[in-house]
Amino acid sequence: MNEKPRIAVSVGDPNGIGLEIALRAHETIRHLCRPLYFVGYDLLKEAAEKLELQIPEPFDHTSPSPSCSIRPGMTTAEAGAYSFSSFKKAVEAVENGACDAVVTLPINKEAWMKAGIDYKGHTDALRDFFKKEAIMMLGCEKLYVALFTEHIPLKEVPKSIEKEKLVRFLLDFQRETGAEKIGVLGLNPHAGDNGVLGNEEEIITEAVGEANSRFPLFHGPLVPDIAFSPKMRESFTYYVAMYHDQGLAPLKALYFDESINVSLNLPIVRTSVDHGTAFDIAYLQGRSVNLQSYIEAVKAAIAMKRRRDQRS
Ligand SMILES: NC(=O)C1=CN([C@@H]2O[C@H](COP(=O)(O)OP(=O)(O)OC[C@H]3O[C@@H](n4cnc5c(N)ncnc54)[C@H](O)[C@@H]3O)[C@@H](O)[C@H]2O)C=CC1
Ligand SMILES: NCC(=O)COP(=O)(O)O
Repeated sequence: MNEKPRIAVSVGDPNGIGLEIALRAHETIRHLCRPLYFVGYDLLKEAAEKLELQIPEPFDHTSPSPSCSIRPGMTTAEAGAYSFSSFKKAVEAVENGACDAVVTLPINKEAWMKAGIDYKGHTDALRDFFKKEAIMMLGCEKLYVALFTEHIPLKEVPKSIEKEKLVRFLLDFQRETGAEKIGVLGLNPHAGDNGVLGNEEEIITEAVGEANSRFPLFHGPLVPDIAFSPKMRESFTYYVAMYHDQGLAPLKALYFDESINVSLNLPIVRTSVDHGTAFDIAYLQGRSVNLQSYIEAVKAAIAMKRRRDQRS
């Protein structure tokens, strides 16, 4: 990659803050890469007018095809179909070599459901598109958290903790990140207290042991309520959480603005903001939309793509 990389940006749910972020951050982003936004002109114009912003020049974009009009902060099937199409076309642009990486702005999962899209988010869709066990990791250079289970109901989590699957997840996560030390969380309070408070830790212990027989750098099961304490974070930058909120509640409490979402273990590079559609503030006057996660996601996508190119 001698010239600036071409980044495919999917604009997320038109009723949320994605289009505002794309418009406002463009001046910064265009110095880092050549963004191609998957959005039609009519929608872009509607968003810019609602936000009282100018469409920057140049602003390369291509229409994802279904039409949509903006209903600020509403969950609609039309917006769900649009955001899915924007995402799918952005991924295809990377697959066919027109772009180097995908950066996604936030979609709304209920809007996807209303549009009849069965995926529980981008990672779930990517897993299916590429038939690969994509790993969802969120974080920033101070703290990264990979989610062993992600968008499933809490009651499904215990039965999803299977040894072979966890061993494979740990080894894939280590290979993808190059981490030299990884903390693996337990599931139960106090990591089960030796079976007094649950026994999924037996499976986690076996999985950690087996992963360590290949690469001895996994530690756990760690006691979840202490794993993110300041002292523990002096020892660990990389964690594997057993479920979504176990990992993301502490991460977002500490580093919401600067964190990003990365899909690991895929043939393409995909990064994203760590936040959602923020319907509560979309298109409203007098509130401020933070651009940092998006800018960090673009920087990370460029760096990941460069590393891949150097390796190949
Ligand atoms: N990357 C993605 O596509 C993601 C999508 N989501 C989806 O987004 C939808 C809404 O999720 P919520 O749980 O409500 O989380 P959210 O992140 O949309 O909002 C949580 C709170 O943070 C604020 N916020 C979020 N991003 C902000 C920004 N850039 N600047 C200023 N304030 C910001 C919101 O106004 C709200 O008060 C759901 O459907 C969820 O599944 C959630 C996370 C990531
Ligand atoms: N909690 C992360 C999230 O909801 C985004 O997931 P994905 O759309 O990147 O799979």
